[in-house]
Amino acid sequence: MAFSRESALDVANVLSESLPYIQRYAGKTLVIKYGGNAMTDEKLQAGFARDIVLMKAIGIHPIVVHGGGPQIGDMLEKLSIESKFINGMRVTDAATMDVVEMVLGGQVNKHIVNMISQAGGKAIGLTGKDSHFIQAKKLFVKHQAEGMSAPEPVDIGHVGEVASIDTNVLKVLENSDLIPVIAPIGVDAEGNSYNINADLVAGKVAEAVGAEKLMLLTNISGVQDKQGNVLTGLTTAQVDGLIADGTIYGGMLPKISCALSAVNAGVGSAIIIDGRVPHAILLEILTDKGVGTLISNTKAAE
Ligand SMILES: Nc1ncnc2c1ncn2[C@@H]1O[C@H](COP(=O)(O)OP(=O)(O)O)[C@@H](O)[C@H]1O
Ligand SMILES: CC(=O)N[C@@H](CCC(=O)OP(=O)(O)O)C(=O)O
Repeated sequence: MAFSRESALDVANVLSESLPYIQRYAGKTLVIKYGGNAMTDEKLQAGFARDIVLMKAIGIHPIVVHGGGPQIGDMLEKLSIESKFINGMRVTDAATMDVVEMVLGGQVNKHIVNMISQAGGKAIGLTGKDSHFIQAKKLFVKHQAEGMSAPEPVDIGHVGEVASIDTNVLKVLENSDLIPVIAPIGVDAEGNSYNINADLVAGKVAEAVGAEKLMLLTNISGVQDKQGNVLTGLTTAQVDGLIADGTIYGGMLPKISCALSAVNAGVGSAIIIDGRVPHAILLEILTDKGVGTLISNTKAAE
């Protein structure tokens, strides 16, 4: 790209101003959750891949965890299998699990790996089955159906939560020029596959590697109040209230709960940002113009 002398100077100024931010994050691990709803636009995907490559080039260690809910939904529809969610979790029978594994581990994961390669980086795609690094256990969601006096645990099939993360493989990659791209599929000791919400995997990966920051890219400008205003900062107590009165529901529930759990377990900060904004990641880490909802460590704040 050819710049005029003035605009070249602007570029140089911007780069110079980002120095303190680069120094702050160089050598640190950042976990980026790339939501299925934020990755539907080709141009944005290319920008995302480029931002990840840039992070690695300036000495940050990015770990990408991706979703793919809409992509799974599309494939299920093609196969005439019904999609059903309870508390933001997909009800996953054996046939749905096969589709989840195919779409997340095959299609979506390799697409992101390919985009990063196109941007000049070296990505390596993993599911939790690789080196069995995401150990999962069955998740029962608490749900209050009509007529029930209190929420009860519901069996939603092959849906898991993270039991443990083996960080060995991630450490090997951190010390190389490879960027891990993780599909949220877990496995138990018997080799059974589990469909895990990608936010939950991102949060647990961030906790396990002691990440400096957890960034959750989604398809909305942040957590909003009932009037649609973005809540720029939230603590546990505020979140409890917003869930109780129904302001936070559906797909935002696992996002909020993994962000809270991560910061309370020592992750430096967790932020929910709008993945529809071009270069959302760079705006957040290399400028003071990042916007979204910052989830703070309430233990430290109290
Ligand atoms: N209080 C809230 N503020 C913003 N979004 C919310 C809120 N409560 C629920 N949501 C829903 O959560 C969605 C984000 O979750 P989801 O669709 O699962 O995203 P992703 O695919 O990025 O994981 C938003 O698009 C919105 O519909
Ligand atoms: C149990 C469960 O709900 N798993 C998710 C996994 C993908 C995901 O989390 O994708 P997004 O981040 O794009 O929503 C699902 O089947 O849709």
